[in-house]
Order: sequence, then structure tokens, then C-alpha cells
Amino acid sequence: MRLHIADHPLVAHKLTVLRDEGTDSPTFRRLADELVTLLAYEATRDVRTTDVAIRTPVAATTGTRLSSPKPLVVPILRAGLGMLDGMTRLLPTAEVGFLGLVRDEATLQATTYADRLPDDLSGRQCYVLDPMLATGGTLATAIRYLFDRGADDVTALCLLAAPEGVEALRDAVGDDDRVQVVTAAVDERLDERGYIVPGLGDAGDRLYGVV
Ligand SMILES: O=P(O)(O)OC[C@H]1O[C@H](OP(=O)(O)OP(=O)(O)O)[C@H](O)[C@@H]1O
Ligand SMILES: O=c1cc[nH]c(=O)[nH]1
Ligand SMILES: [Mg+2]
Repeated sequence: MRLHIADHPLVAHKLTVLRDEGTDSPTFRRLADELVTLLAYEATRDVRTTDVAIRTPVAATTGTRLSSPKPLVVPILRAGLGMLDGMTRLLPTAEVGFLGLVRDEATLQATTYADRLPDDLSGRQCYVLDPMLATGGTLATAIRYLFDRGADDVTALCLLAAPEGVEALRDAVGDDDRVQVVTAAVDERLDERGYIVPGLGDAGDRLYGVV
């Protein structure tokens, strides 16, 4: 598994406002959207492209366009939805599949409650959107789903990760280079409730309200 931590002052600035408990929901949504666009720039570095012949007003030249089949973007409901617009702004031709997972706050086990993905993902590059990589259970389940359906590679975009979650994911996927995690930061640790410290709290609640 490859891990990329976006190291950029704009990312650090936006993340700081996102973490602040005084940041209201509309601002949180806007910043999550902006941050994912910055992460998407790094996350799509290996997106497949094809050469294409074009003419500029001056000369003939060879350009680049995204290859087929189209990339698949998979937001993990609920909180991953807050990253979808920012991602599709950069990848407007991508298709979108949905996975709904919720973590039991007592056992920290993730269960799947929604699956609207194509059955066959052979040849597809997949981009999973989930703001929080905490224990890693949710992301490990999502990645397994995608590979079980034949995905070629899976890149996860996370706003924040815990070291424990990164290690757990490494244990789950091993040295499989087809898996990449791109995150704005790896924080200090998980607390006893499985929350990222210092983190930003419950991403879904901050985006959409407490359930
Ligand atoms: O790494 P893990 O320990 O599995 O935890 C991370 C998951 O927890 C949160 O989802 P939550 O279960 O709160 O659902 P929500 O997005 O609907 O709020 C978060 O959005 C991740 O999906
Ligand atoms: O810190 C955390 C951990 C899991 N899920 C969240 O939304 N936040
Ligand atoms: Mg939540």
C-alpha cells in the first residue's frame, strides 16, 4: 500500500479551519469540498491517459485525454458525500458508485447498508472518498468490495488518518501497490472511543447534523 500525505500550506490552512470546533456546517462543507480538490490533484497522478491528436490554432500536436473505461468515484455514505462534488469537479467524466457503511460506535465494526456499484469493475480505476480513516475497518471493507468486483486499482482520498488505521489497512492489503491512500494529514492517535486525535470530530455529523 502506498501512502501520500499532502504537504502544502493551503491544505494545512484549510484543515486547521475544518478542525476548529467553532466552524459551522456551511463552512465545513465548503472547506471539505475545497480540500478534496487539492487532494484529488495528487490522487489522480496515475490516472490512465491516452494520447490524442489535436490542432491548435497554430499547429498540429499531441495532447492527452483520460482513457476508457472511465474512472469510478465511490463516496462512502454518509460523510464521503461531502467530498463528491470536489472530486467530480476535477474528474467530470468519472462515473459514481455508492457504498453505505456505518461504524458501530460500541464495537467499532463497520457494516454495509447500501451498495450501488457496477457488478463488474474489471479494468476500472476506483477513487474512494471517505474523510476519516480511523480504525481502518470501513476503508478495508470498501476496498475489498471493489477488488472482489475486479477493480484494477483503488485510491482512497481521506481528509484525516490515524496511524492505527493506516497500519490496520497495511495489514489488510499487505504490500499491494494497487492500493493508495492520499490524505491531508496523519494525526497523533485514536482515543478510547475510536476517534482521531486531535481530529475534527464526527465528520458526518459536522457535515450533515447529528444522527
Ligand atoms: O476507520 P473507521 O474506524 O471504520 O471509521 C471511519 C468511518 O467512520 C465515519 O463514518 P460513520 O460510521 O460515522 O458514518 P457516517 O459517515 O454516516 O457518519 C467516517 O465517515 C468513516 O466512514
Ligand atoms: O474521528 C473520527 C473517527 C471516525 N469517524 C469520524 O467521523 N471521526
Ligand atoms: Mg459519523
